[in-house]
Amino acid sequence: MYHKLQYISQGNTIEEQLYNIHQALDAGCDWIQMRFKNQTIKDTFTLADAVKILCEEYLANFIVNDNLYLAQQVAADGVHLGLTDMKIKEARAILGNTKIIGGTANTFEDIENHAKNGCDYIGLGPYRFTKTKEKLSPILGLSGYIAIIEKMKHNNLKIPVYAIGGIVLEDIDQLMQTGIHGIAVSGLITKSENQEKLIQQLNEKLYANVIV
Ligand SMILES: Cc1ncc(COP(=O)(O)OP(=O)(O)O)c(N)n1
Ligand SMILES: Cc1ncsc1CCOP(=O)(O)O
Ligand SMILES: [Mg+2]
Repeated sequence: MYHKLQYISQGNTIEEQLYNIHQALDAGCDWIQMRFKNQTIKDTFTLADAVKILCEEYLANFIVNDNLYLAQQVAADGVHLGLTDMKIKEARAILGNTKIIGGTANTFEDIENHAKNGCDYIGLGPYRFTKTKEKLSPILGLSGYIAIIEKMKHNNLKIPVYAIGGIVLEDIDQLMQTGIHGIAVSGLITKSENQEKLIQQLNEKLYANVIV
């Protein structure tokens, strides 16, 4: 089973990114997506090499945002691709079946296409407005998740769905009741003053109904 909490990294420099990722790992995150936008190839590779080592040390999953070739180069666990990034089908053909491929969705049809093309998990959002990402797709709100997940159930479409976009602790109970698998968060963890407590609280809610 995939972990239920994904941390999406933040930071405008290699140092900021590494600090934030290190903090998240120390606090108990075991799934890191490295998201480092509008940077030079050299800096992006330098960061990815360092994140790979950190994630290995902490036994965390390491997913690279946007760039499949970078994910391949640093032997990451996988790549996350958005609706305007490389197509999931092409990525699957290049990566084979051993790597994780995540895809962004804003509609039921996006999820259907991704699943058909070999995607492993879906980042469905945005849940609400967030400053973390520019050019947001239409906001789904709770009602959007309820409608999309119900349609998935009706069509027997099974793929882990992560809610994303401005999510806070208080959203989780309602979101999990829709039938999503987990959440992907960036600002919430990066800006928290007590990350360890927060991650414990998040995981308690996310895993509340999991029977081990
Ligand atoms: C888990 C997860 N879901 C969605 C996204 C957004 O991806 P994308 O739409 O490509 O936007 P950018 O993150 O590239 O700005 C994500 N990164 N992770
Ligand atoms: C990458 C991304 N895609 C949709 S919303 C979002 C940002 C998530 O970050 P935050 O949890 O800070 O809103
Ligand atoms: Mg992208």
